[in-house]
Amino acid sequence: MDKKTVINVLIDKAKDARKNAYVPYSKFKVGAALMTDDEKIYTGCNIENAAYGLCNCAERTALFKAYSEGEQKFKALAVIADTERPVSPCGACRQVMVELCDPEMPVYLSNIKGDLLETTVQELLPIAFLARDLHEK
Ligand SMILES: O=c1ccn([C@H]2C[C@H](O)[C@@H](CO)O2)c(=O)[nH]1
Ligand SMILES: [Zn+2]
Repeated sequence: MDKKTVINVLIDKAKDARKNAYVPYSKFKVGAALMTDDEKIYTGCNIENAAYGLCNCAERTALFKAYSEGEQKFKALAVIADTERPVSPCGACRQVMVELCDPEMPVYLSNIKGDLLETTVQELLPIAFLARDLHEK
């Protein structure tokens, strides 16, 4: 699949997944779609909770779904919401991306009106705290 197709397919899937968002508190629906190296797609939406701190973002839902199914190699992630600028992932999701994805993996940020911002995991979280920092002196 060429890059343009990957982007279009992922944004379409993210848009579909966004419909499943459970957002009684923020009313802010987000969808995500993650493609594995062998081009399988895992989607996610945000799922909130009356205990607000338990809210899970769309990006982490997709990443955790995929990883829990045994996937470890990811090609790209797309995220969509009804925002003025392309939706920007929160810090928690950026840290999870750094842990589970290649630093160079493309992340496509979009919105319902069709804007697209192409970035990467390392651009989203430079100078990240990494597993190796736990051990290196
Ligand atoms: O990139 C983002 C930004 C926010 N949210 C969710 C978290 C919460 O449910 C709601 C408002 O912050 O949107 C996501 O899922 N992804
Ligand atoms: Zn998040």
